[in-house]
Amino acid sequence: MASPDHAAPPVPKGRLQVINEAKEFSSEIASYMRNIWHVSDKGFSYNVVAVFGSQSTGKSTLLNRVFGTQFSTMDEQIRQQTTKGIWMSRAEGERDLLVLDVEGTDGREKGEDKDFERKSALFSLAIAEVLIINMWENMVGLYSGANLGLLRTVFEVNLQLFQAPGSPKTNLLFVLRDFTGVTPLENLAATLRKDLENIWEGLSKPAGKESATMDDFFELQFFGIPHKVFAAEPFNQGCAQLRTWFMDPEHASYVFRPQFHKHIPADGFPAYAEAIWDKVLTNKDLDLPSQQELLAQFRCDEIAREALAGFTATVGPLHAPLESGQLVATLGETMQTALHTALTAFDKDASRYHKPVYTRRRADFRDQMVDQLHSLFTQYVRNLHQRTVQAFAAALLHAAKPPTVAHLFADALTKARAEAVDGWDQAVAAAMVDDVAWTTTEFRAQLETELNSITATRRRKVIDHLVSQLVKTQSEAMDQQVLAALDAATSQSWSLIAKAFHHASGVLSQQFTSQSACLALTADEQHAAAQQLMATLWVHLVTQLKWETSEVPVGDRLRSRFREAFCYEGASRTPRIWKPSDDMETVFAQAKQRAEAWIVRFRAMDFAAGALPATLQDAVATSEIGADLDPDMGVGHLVLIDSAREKRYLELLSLEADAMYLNAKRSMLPTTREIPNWLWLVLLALGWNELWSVLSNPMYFLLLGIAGAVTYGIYAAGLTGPTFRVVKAATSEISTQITSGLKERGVHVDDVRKRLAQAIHKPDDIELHTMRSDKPHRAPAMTAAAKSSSSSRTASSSSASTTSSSSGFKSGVSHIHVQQGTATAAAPGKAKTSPLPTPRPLSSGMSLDELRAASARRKEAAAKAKAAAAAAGGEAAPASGITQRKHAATVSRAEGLSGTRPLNP
Ligand SMILES: Nc1nc2c(ncn2[C@@H]2O[C@H](COP(=O)(O)OP(=O)(O)OP(=O)(O)O)[C@@H](O)[C@H]2O)c(=O)[nH]1
Repeated sequence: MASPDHAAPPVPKGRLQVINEAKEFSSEIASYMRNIWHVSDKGFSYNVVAVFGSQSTGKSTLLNRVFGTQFSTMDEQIRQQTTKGIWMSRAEGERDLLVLDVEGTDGREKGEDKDFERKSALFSLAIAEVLIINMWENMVGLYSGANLGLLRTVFEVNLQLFQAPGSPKTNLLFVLRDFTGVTPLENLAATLRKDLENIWEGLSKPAGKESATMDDFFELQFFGIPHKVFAAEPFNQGCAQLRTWFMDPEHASYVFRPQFHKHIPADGFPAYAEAIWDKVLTNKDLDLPSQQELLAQFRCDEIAREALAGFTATVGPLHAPLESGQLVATLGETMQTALHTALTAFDKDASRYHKPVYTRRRADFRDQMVDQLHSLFTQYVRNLHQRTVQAFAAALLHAAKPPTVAHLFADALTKARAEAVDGWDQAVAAAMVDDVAWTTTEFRAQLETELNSITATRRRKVIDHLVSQLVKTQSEAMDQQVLAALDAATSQSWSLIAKAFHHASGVLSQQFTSQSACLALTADEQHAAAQQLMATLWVHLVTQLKWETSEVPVGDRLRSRFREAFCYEGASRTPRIWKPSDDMETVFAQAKQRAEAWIVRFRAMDFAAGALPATLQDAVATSEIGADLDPDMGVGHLVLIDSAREKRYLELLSLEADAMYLNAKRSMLPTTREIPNWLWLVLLALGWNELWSVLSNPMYFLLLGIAGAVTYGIYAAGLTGPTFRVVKAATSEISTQITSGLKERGVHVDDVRKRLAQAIHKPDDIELHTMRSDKPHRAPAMTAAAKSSSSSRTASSSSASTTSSSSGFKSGVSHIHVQQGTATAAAPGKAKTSPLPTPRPLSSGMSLDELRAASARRKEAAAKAKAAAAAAGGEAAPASGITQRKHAATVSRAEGLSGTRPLNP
């Protein structure tokens, strides 16, 4: 039981038991180095010295005197082992010097247990630059007393485990205690050197180190120091002198020369020392460089983790805005700064470790950070891609909006493309980090692909618009030729229509090529546009034909064709005046047949084989407009008038033709009713005396002959009209003179007329009077009827829903009703519903001169129409204003062909 007087003193703060009696390594060494000895941040600017020697040979005393440490020293009275395990402390003074006080060898307490001696000696030899071998002077020459046997073992294991080519040497400093000076130090040193060399020679060297000498691994220094008690002052002086060997780098015997440094950074020393001790304990076959690599790996990992924390703190906040689709303007600069800062911090601490490990770990650390940055960069490029594509699409959408012009779209496309690509390149370059190999080729290719896709879509719309506009504005010539062919209705009509389509297709193709040159179309786009152009033109033609074969235009045409044959003389084109001797039934049948022939010719397409372009079928089948095409619009023998409609058309034609026939018949009735044959007999009977007196009287007979001759002369000279007008003028003048004469005599004209009317009460005169008084009303009615006819097709084309109810045929029936009413009583109001003026019968009150004047005007119009038709290559068009009105209606309808108006009227 320990006496209180002999209780162990408290451990001074400045020393630490690194390895205890149980051979356990202290976990506090790092803390001592950092907080007490303040050595951790000194890098390579520190040194390590250890002491080795027999127990109670004054090792601790020497260390305390030389380095100012506070290691425990033996109590003089007890005389037992004081140092157990291995202790460490920092030397006093400015130099960062770590001092290891190692348990003494040959201790009585340990007996024959040499294990700890060898391990502690091996440990000291591995980590210290200078190993002090403490021994009495009188031990020199004594193998056992000088612990040379122990040194032999230590050298052997050290050579086997830790020494490799290039390893730092260890300085063995022999301190000879109680040095008297009787034997010169040099002699003692020579004896020790010789003993050590003998030991070295006797070592069993590992493979590859057979020829190695002791000087390859050790250097030897010797120092003698007098007796501590008997030569106290020289002892103190010796300690001070020895201190200069450790503290003064300029001293000739300075012990910490560079070749002894272990190249272990101060902050890695605890881990290094622990690893060495662990290897010593387990006696593993490791060498010092491998240990350095392990240490470097360990420390570099620690340093990298610290640097990475700072790096993450800088770049971490960039994730949120980038993932939300934002473009961080300072991304490149921020990433560059974060990477540089982290690498600088890593280099500062890690570059002192094993170079290959440091270099390799630095590369790994940089790759780790660059990978994080690349993730941010990739997100940034995605956001940039999206923004760029959106801006490009918006710019093109505006430029491609109809009405647009191809060259303006081309200019906008060039500008938007340059802005998109250049802006993308600049933004990507700004987000790059120096010395990284991030490739953007794939991103750039994706951008190009998407821009091309958008360009193709927008350009297609521009092409569609250009095609539509060209067909709308440039197909007028074809429209007129088609109308002329329909009006002519000859065997060449379908050939003329095909020819007109051919020609228009060629012209439009040339115009499209010219106007689309600025769009730089690809071969595929050009082919598709050509198909679209032809298909659109075909749809335009089919739509026109369908309209022209619908009820209203067909009604007009049939009525016109019938009227021309029935109401007008064949070659002269003058209005026909029916006489009782005329064969009205035959003319009626021929006129009706002529009208019906039109339906037969145009009830279905009848293009000859090869008449249409060879590519038309394919164009309609493959083009975009063809895909949406009504099946009826296909190329082939398309039925324009089906059997049901044909039947209805013919019925309506019959109705109207019959009405015209009755009207014509009615126009002949007054002629036959004015002078019946029996009246001639009555007149002959009643006037026989007068006739006989004239015939028997030469003078009368002569006068009668002269009057007949004059009448015949007037008739033969065609002066009937002027003669009538002269007579009429003369009559009018006489009437005026009589009226004025009566007025002068105070007689009112109306009274005279009333009396005359009462006196001469004849129905025909009353009817004549009524019709004449109706003339001022009928003329406007005819004008209105003409206007109504002129506009009827336009109105019908703009209001397809009313077509059936206000068809041309029904209008014609209404007109017939007016004609009938006109024959008996004036009905100007109803006359406004007639689509076209029809010739009025003589009984309607129109004079022969007026009819001839109207005939002259119609002839003139017919001549013009014929000339136009002849110019179009067909038969003369009908001599009326119908063609012009049809054209107006068709133009109006053609404007609706671009899509806003149903194709099937
Ligand atoms: N003769 C002589 N005795 C000394 C000298 N220096 C110290 N001593 C004495 O030797 C004894 C042991 O001293 P320590 O310093 O404890 O020796 P040690 O080698 O550290 O002992 P352990 O640590 O136990 O191995 C003490 O009584 C000292 O007074 C010296 O130079 N000469």
